[in-house]
Parts: sequence; structure tokens; C-alpha cells
Amino acid sequence: DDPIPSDAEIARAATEQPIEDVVSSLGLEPDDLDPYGDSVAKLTAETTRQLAERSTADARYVLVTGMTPTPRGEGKTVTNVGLAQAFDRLGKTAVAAIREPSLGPVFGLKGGAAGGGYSQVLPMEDINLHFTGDLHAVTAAHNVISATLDNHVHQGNELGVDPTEIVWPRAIDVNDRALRELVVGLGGSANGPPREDGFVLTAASELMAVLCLADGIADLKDRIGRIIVAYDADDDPVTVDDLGVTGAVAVLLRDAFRPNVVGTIEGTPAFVHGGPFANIAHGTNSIVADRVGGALADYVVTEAGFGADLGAEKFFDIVAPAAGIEPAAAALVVSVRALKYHGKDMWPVEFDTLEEPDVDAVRAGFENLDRHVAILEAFGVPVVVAVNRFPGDADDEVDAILDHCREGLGVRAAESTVYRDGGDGGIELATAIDDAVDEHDEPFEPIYDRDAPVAEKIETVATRVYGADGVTFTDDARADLDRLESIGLADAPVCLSKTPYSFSDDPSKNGVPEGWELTVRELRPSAGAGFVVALTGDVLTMPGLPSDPAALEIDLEGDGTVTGLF
Ligand SMILES: Nc1ncnc2c1ncn2[C@@H]1O[C@H](COP(=O)(O)OP(=O)(O)O)[C@@H](O)[C@H]1O
Ligand SMILES: O=COP(=O)(O)O
Ligand SMILES: [Mg+2]
Repeated sequence: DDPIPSDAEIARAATEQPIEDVVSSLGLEPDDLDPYGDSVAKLTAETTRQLAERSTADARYVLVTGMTPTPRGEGKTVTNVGLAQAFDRLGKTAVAAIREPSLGPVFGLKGGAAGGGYSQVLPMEDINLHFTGDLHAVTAAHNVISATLDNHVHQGNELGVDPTEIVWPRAIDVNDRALRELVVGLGGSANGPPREDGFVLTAASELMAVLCLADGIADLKDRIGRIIVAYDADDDPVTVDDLGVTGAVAVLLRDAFRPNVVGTIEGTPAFVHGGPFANIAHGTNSIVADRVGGALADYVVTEAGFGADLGAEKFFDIVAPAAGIEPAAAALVVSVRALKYHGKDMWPVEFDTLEEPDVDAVRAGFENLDRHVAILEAFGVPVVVAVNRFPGDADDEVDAILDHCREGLGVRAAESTVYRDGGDGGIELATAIDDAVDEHDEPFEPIYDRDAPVAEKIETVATRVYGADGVTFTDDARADLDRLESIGLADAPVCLSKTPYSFSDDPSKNGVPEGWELTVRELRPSAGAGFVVALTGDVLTMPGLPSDPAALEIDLEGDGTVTGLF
């Protein structure tokens, strides 16, 4: 096959359709839009409000999830965009709903998150850079809370904030390990009092989760106000409402709350809104984008980050209930390289080795695929395996996967070539998904009772989703558990923060680790998001840059063209 041009070359060669034309297939009019240039728009506040309240009962929500990935990602976002294009080509009204990229990975290891090849959203460069400013808005809003909190303590500390019990970090949308742990307030009494602090990546800010889970402006403000930023000497929580800046923060998020809409390369509408990762946060786009999509289209193809153990579990247990939607099916994206990575039991990943044809290694990786299928079926969601074909994948490797799924597992599977062929490469997958939905008769069920205690929820996810024998809570985590009761989060949903490269909390254990316990070292109540984040292993809420960051390849030509984004 001829080599496929780079994502940026494909994007540049494509003709971007005016956004008004892209959304006309959904029945949206120009006065529903607040254009940001010719090919990007936000919905107006009124249209957002109206559509978010409309019924989504007639829509089929297809969740794109994946097996345990290599650090490069196995193609969920590419498949998400390609599948929406495929439904569009089949004559259905379809939208993609994906997250907006964080500059952290764009300038770091993973690169962009706007899809790829002939299944990407446009304008790819803008979307991967500043887009409509939402991440900058979340960063600014997050840091207004931080500054107000330190200012409150500096100005006399009327609320009695215990400076050693401040739990609200600072945020920035850059992968910068040097900012993980630092001391602020140095330089004497004019700047003090000094205290330890640290930065999280904006994608890990609780405000990002709040923005993505709020169902309207009133809910957004309620959630912002409930955020716990610190505790006082009596161990009582201090909230954003206590600081008196809920309104100011909501103002900074006013436009970020409105979904962004663009077109894919083939002109299929795509909502690109909100950007939490699925290892350090809940990992899906805003529920408003999902609801608006479901109000307008027959098919909403939406993604959840990393593997089904992370993004899909959180979509089913946190997002779908919050959005009032039910998944009709799940497309489980698998790749030859990820199967080999598990089959060869390698860590760290040697990508060159993964290029060598090795159908036996592919077969040895099936146990990881099988567990992800079982996880999705445990939620009562029909699964179709999408074999995302990369250049260089051998026919016998792809055929081995399809045969294993169809004969061995008895689940539908389709080869997807949407990267190379756009929507046409996803017709078989789209058809298989439709058949799976038509045939399915089991109810969708979250994995745990909504009113179960937090510790029980964590144990359920660890054992039934990750395959752990049990959970070990450190002394700190146990103390955090005890505090949940007093802040009314004793039975809140849980958002597990775990490495994406293993079912376990040890990234080096790929395949299907057995005979292990999940270690929870800390619980972070997210009263605004309405869940409790459980930190395991050494997951970082502020990733670092790799030895050769993507930033080294990115450049600006004299005519303003951006090169090196991928
Ligand atoms: N079939 C494919 N062929 C070549 N490159 C691909 C293919 N699918 C995905 N990619 C590339 O792999 C990387 C990860 O894809 P992405 O869709 O972002 O994965 P995920 O969303 O699962 O992290 C991106 O750079 C993307 O362009
Ligand atoms: O949160 C992670 O998302 P991807 O798996 O799409 O990189
Ligand atoms: Mg992605």
C-alpha cells in the first residue's frame, strides 16, 4: 500500500466545510451557533440549554473503548471519528463526541487527540492547540481558587484554614514534573505564609470534571461551590462557596461550558468538549455534549479514555448515570501491536519489536482482550471488537484476531481501516454494531449499587473489573475513608486513578495479572464532581515530559503553517 501522508498533511489537504453546513444535517441553524472562524463553533447558551434538556431516548450511544494500550494509544479516537463517519455514510444521522486535547500530551509523548489519517476532526491544528480556549479557561478558573485561598490565609484566615490541610493544588496545561512538589509563599510576610503546594495537569483538575459532569449553568455553580479546597482546625471542610468566589469561577467557565462543534474530514458533525484523562480523572467528554448529540442524532459515537478497565468503567458507573443516558453498545478497539505487547509480556514497550510479524505473540495477547470483553459484558453492554488495522499488520495476524473473537469468544468482530479509508473503512464495524444492538436483550447495569459505601465500591471495581484478589488501603487511605462520612461522600461514586498499562496498579504487569491486590494510598474527595478519587500505585496527576518530547518536532513556517503536530 502507498504510504499514508501525515495527519497534518491530510488535514491540510482536506477542504474544511463551513460549520453551518456541517451541522445543517442535525437541524441546527446559524443562530444556534457562536462561530469561532469558519469551521469551528460553540453552541449558543440558549441552544445548549434547550438541547441538553431534550430527550435522548431515540439515540443509540456507542461507546468506543479499548484493550490495555501501549503508551502510544491503539486508536480509540481514530475509530470514534471513523465510526461516526461510517454511520453517516450508511445514511444515519450520526455525531462523534470526543474530548478536546490537552497541550500536555500534544507537546509530550502521545501527540494530538483529534483522530488521525482519514478519520480526524478538523481543523486538527487548532483543535490540538488553543481551540476555543476551554482548557485555558479551566486553568485560569482553577488558579483563581488557589490564589483566593492563599490570599484568604494571608489576609487573616477568618475561616481558620489549617495550612497543612490545604487539598486544592494549582493547575497548568503543560507536562512539567518540576511543578509536582514545591513551596509557595516564600519571600517573607509580604508573600506568605509559605506552604508546600504542587501543580496538577489541567486535565486532572476537579474543575475539569465539574465542567464535564454539570448538566446546566445552575448545576455548574452548585458543583463549583461544593468543591473542598481545605479543612479547618476542627477538620471541617472549607469550600469554594466559603471563599466566596463561586460566581467568579463560574464566569470564567461560562463559555467553556458551551459545547464546541466541528466537522470531521468527511463533514460528519463532531462535538469536541471537555478533556479529562481516564487514568487521573473520569476520562470522557462533557455530558452536555453527549446529551446534545443524543437530542440531535440517531447515533452518538463517544469515547472513554484508555482501556475498558478505566474509561469504560467510569463511563458506565459515573458518566452514564450523571448524563441520564444508556450505552447501546461498546466498540472494543484492539490492535496487533497491543496484543503482541501483552503476548510478549514486555515492559517497557519496544515498539520496533512490535513491528515484526508474530502471530503467536498476537495469540498470546488474547487473554487481555478476553478480559476486556468480559468486563463490558458484565455491565450488560453488547461488545463488538474493532481490529484497528495499522500499516504493516499481516493478514494472518488480523485474521487470527477475527477468528478468535468470532469462533473463540462468540462476539462480533470487524476489521477497521478507518485510518486509511475514512468512513468506508468502518462500514463493516458499523453494521456489526447495529446487529449487536438489535439482537441485545440484557439490561445495562452499573457494576456497583449507587448507595454502597466507597470502600465496597472500590473493592467491587478492583475485583470484578481489574481482577484483583482484594484491596489494601494504606493507613492514610483509611484515615481518608473515615473523613468521608463527615463530608457526606461516604457512598459517592469512585473514580480510580490507576496506570492505564496494566489491569493492576503496576504498569509492568501486562496481560492479565493474577494473585495481586490493589493498593489504595489516598482518597481525594471531589465534592464538586460528586465522586471520590482513589489514588493507586504511583499514578501522577502531573505527567512529565519524555526524553524526546513531541515539542522538538513542532515548528512554525513563515506563512503561519504549523508543522510537526501529529
Ligand atoms: N490504524 C492506524 N494506523 C496508523 N496510525 C494509527 C492508526 N490508529 C491510530 N493511529 C495513530 O496512533 C495514535 C493513537 O491513536 P488514538 O486514536 O489517539 O488512540 P487512543 O485514542 O486510543 O489513545 C495516533 O497518533 C493515531 O494517529
Ligand atoms: O484518557 C486517555 O485517553 P486516550 O486513551 O484516548 O489517550
Ligand atoms: Mg484518544
